[in-house]
Amino acid sequence: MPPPGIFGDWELTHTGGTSDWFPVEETRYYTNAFLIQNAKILLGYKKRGLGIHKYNGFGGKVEPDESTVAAAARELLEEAGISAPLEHAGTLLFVVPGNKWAHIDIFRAEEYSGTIIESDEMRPEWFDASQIPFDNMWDTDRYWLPLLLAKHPFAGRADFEKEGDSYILKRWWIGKKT
Ligand SMILES: Nc1[nH]c(=O)nc2c1ncn2[C@H]1C[C@H](O)[C@@H](COP(=O)(O)OP(=O)(O)OP(=O)(O)O)O1
Repeated sequence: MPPPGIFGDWELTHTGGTSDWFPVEETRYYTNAFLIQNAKILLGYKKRGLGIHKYNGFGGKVEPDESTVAAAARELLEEAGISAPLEHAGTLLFVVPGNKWAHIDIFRAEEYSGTIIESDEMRPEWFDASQIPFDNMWDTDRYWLPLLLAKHPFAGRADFEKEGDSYILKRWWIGKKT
């Protein structure tokens, strides 16, 4: 059974951890976008804020009155300087006790227009799809990024606890569309 906050029919692919799922909080919406081309994936090295020094897709908060896909396109342009025909790939619930739940809609694209640039927030870098730097990414990305690469819709939840400046993964659940 999927954890609280994940709705619909999903087939479990990965789960683990021992703590209870953390309690319900208000939800805030975010986006995350990945570009895939010629068996390579474009990631950004985050230069500031939450997730600093990790590689990630490009994204951020959905503004009031903005659609999720419009937010994803805006963030991709702001953080990497490019536009792309984004397709929804999956959703991830990122939970830290005491914070709003982050509901992240994750997008993918295989083409783009414009020139990739470094922004104040992100330093873009292409990686071979077989050499994704999972050890330097959020801990559950290793479970769902292969589904994103395979174009298989997915949903997941990752509960972390903040210890000092680190986020420690406590419990996770990832499923793919049945
Ligand atoms: N790939 C990922 N895997 C994961 O497990 N959690 C992620 C994630 N990318 C982002 N998160 C979490 C961390 C954070 O709580 C939330 C939003 O992170 P972002 O880096 O997108 O947001 P920002 O705070 O930088 O937003 P903006 O200031 O609007 O750019 O989602």
